[in-house]
Amino acid sequence: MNFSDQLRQEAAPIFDAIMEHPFVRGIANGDVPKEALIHYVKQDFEYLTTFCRIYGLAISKCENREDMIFFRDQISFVLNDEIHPHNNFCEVAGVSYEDLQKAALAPTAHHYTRHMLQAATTGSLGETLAALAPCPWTYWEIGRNLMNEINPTTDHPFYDWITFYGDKDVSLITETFKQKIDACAEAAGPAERSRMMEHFLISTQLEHQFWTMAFEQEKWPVPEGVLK
Ligand SMILES: Cc1ncc(CN)c(N)n1
Repeated sequence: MNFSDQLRQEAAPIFDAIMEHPFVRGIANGDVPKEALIHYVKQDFEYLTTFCRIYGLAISKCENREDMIFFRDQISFVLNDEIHPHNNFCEVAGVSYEDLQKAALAPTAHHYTRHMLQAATTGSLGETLAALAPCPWTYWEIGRNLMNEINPTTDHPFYDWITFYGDKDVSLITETFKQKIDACAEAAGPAERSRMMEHFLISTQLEHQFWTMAFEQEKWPVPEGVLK
């Protein structure tokens, strides 16, 4: 079995729980509380900014130009394309995207970004890929499953979001992540493979927790100063 298949197998209960998450079910039903959409976009804007920085760290670990081009293209995808699903949430919530930028990271978003930064700062390219992969992988599965389940028409409030993540572009990004993870795992020893597994599982857990953070509008226990 490929290492990426082993990752998916170990993480299966977390993937299943993400599909059943009330925020994700709300996307399917076209009914997510406005406050949850706003909190999500505020946090995700900052999360994705950090994601681009981590792609920069990943580039510094690449040993060939093909890998560098992949990460460069992913930075462009985040900066130029992933604004569309954010805009969809903003339109449904009736707020301006610009007004939701520059928020302080809530505890879960802080934890998740620091987890990935730690993997990318101290680990190999394989460890970095394993920590980053649940980001495209879980969204691709949500998009694909919702396309199959409800096959939304243009009058569905989250048509743009679902069709964006259920599209072949996100499928291809996920497939490329898997191939690169498999190549790194083949060259890695057991200790590195074990770290890759741990990074992947923690990031998948934090994907689930990120939906909860937005749904419950998680804040710091004493939200003062720059942490408001
Ligand atoms: C937290 C999170 N995870 C994944 C994605 C999809 N790239 C996202 N926008 N935000």
